[in-house]
Amino acid sequence: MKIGIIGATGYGGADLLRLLWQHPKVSEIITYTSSQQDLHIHESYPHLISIYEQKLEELNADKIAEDVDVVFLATPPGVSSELSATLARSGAQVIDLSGDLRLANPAIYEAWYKRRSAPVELLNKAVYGLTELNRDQIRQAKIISNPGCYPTATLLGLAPLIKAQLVEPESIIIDAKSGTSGAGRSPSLMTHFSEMNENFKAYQVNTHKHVPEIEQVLHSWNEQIDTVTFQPHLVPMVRGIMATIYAKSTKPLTEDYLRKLYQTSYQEDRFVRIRPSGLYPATKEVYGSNFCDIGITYDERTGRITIVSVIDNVVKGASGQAIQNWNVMNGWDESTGLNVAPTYP
Ligand SMILES: NC(=O)C1=CN([C@@H]2O[C@H](COP(=O)(O)OP(=O)(O)OC[C@H]3O[C@@H](n4cnc5c(N)ncnc54)[C@H](OP(=O)(O)O)[C@@H]3O)[C@@H](O)[C@H]2O)C=CC1
Ligand SMILES: CC(=O)N[C@@H](CCC(=O)OP(=O)(O)O)C(=O)O
Repeated sequence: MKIGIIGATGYGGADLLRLLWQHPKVSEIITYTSSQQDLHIHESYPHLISIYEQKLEELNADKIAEDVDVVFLATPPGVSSELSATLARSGAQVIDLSGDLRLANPAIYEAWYKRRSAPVELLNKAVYGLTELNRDQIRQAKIISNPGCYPTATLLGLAPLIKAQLVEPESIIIDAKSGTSGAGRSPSLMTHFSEMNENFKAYQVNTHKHVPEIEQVLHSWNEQIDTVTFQPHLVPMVRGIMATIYAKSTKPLTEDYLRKLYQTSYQEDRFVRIRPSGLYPATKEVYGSNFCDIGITYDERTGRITIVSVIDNVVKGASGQAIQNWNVMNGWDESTGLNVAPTYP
């Protein structure tokens, strides 16, 4: 298939290029830019020399739609709400890595993103691509809205518990930490080396745009869940997200029961790995890979469950899950092109 990547010069786009290099269904990749038409992709990313050396192409949605079979959008908010309808009209598959098409209710999008929502008709066509939980819909989809990085770690960490109605609906607290690549390639005060190195900070307290995304999905699994507390932090590393999740159980449990629930829930899922008792995953253990690793325990003293869920934000949180969804859309083995072991140390 011919692939188009819009936003190829960003971190999500670069990681799509890395992973698609060894995807057997790819015949050609066209990389588009909105601002760097004079550049070749390897001039922006020297690590791609001799792998990809094509010129960046001008962004023109009508033309892109004619030229490729699938378009990945790894672009800032506002871009895919403008382009996706035109792209999809042509018959191309569309996979959006941004948050533009994730929230079903335009008013909620506008309240949290502080910008205009995509039209409702487009939102209705987009399928939420949390692959492990939504395969049947993804198989039928033409437009995928790829989940956010924090929601991916959080929702995979919570799904078995919520579906089994094992947590008090008002009790969920998600304490999450991310590396700086989550903020994209453009430098900012927040990710500036001197600001971030040897530092650890909370940001967007109670206002992060992933709050409504997490709540929307949890509510669809259990109507009693309306709100969660979600708090992101920035830590001085490049890749990785850890979501440590706390919730009060609805009844006394054992850790053994919980572990069996998770193992059974994810037994068919190549990319979710459950840690044995007493072991909790670290971000380095999924670095560069499409895995989501989960550790779980139960505190009999407090009646609380603790879940530790880690992903590589750029892979399972963006490019890897996007390719996983593309595989499912086309009926290919879900792990095609994604059998990359974590880089360690
Ligand atoms: N980084 C991460 O870990 C994750 C990111 N995401 C989401 O994926 C998307 C991409 O993220 P990321 O790669 O980190 O971001 P970057 O900032 O690194 O890259 C975004 C790219 O979008 C392109 N772009 C900017 N403005 C426009 C425009 N108006 N029209 C078309 N293209 C434009 C730019 O390329 P050019 O100027 O060449 O056009 C740029 O290279 C974002 O929505 C982000 O929130 C989701 C999950 C995880
Ligand atoms: C460290 C850092 O800044 N992380 C980003 C994660 C963004 C992301 O994944 O955003 P989308 O929902 O647009 O896909 C943030 O908190 O905004």
